[in-house]
Amino acid sequence: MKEIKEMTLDDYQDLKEQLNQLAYAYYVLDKPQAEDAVYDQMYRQLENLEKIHPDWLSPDSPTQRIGDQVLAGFEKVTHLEPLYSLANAFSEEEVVAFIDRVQNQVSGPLTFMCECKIDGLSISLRYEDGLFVQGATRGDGRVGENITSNLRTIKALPLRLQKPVSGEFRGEAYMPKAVFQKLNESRDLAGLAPFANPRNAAAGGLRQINPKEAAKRQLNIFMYGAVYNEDYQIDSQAQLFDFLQELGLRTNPLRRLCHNKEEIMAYIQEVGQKRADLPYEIDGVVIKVNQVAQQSSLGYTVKAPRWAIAYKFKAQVEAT
Ligand SMILES: NC(=O)c1cc2c(N)ncc(C(N)=O)c2s1
Repeated sequence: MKEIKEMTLDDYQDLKEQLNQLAYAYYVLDKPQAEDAVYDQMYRQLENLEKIHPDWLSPDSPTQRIGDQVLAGFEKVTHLEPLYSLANAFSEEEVVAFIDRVQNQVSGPLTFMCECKIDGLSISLRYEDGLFVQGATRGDGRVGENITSNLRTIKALPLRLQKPVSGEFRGEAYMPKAVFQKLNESRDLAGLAPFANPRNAAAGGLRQINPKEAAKRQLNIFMYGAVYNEDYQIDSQAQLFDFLQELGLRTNPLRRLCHNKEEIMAYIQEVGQKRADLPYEIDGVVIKVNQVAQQSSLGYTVKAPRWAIAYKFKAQVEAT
């Protein structure tokens, strides 16, 4: 490794890229590629370089995740396209009714992408030429709040995509169960009331006006949607997940392409059994018509797609 003073702008870019790649492997793929001590040493080197050459600093540097600007409040943001909500099903019969209704309305073979319904907060991330430029809460579906500085603190959120793509991507921000556990223990020690559930703690985290406080909530994300544009050439929800992963966005692996009612019911049963042991809270399963052309032909009601439904699990009784 060169002496700091001899390092060039190219060396800086390489070091920054290496650190972003290590963070991607660790936080997005859950596959650490280097010891923490190695990462920390490289990170300190990047910080020193940025101190010597402040003009080299770029917004996708990992040192730029936690800003020191405390916001006065949150600006309103109008989403490129509304974030829809989901119709709910509370019984398997209602799921069957959804499948039958869809079956009667679309032509051609019908497959469904089944996904975990993460018990967090819907977010919308905007990237321009690959650079993360804005993140917002769902709000009323059309207008949300600008929480960019808080979302930047989420380590799994890429500050630059692996491809120079511009667009808006949707997902869920959530607090992992283990983080929730530790947070409530420390609140208890500090004589503070515990959070009722990880969703509330995550909501509080995203609404911090000081990003340093938001960072302490150690939130995570699962991405599952996008505002489509034809450049992406995506024909199905399955292909969307491939695309999101290609871009370096974190997706939930517990999803399954189902070809009929039996497979959908089997998925619901399996996820129901795994639920208590998942490292994140879920409150159901989202069943989506997989083909985008069929989604378009089914369209939307006033507030929800006709091509998807959320099957809700019974509220989980916390093991005391
Ligand atoms: N409100 C919505 O449209 C959604 C909400 C959620 C959620 N909380 N978790 C996962 C998904 C998903 N995999 O699509 C969706 S979609």
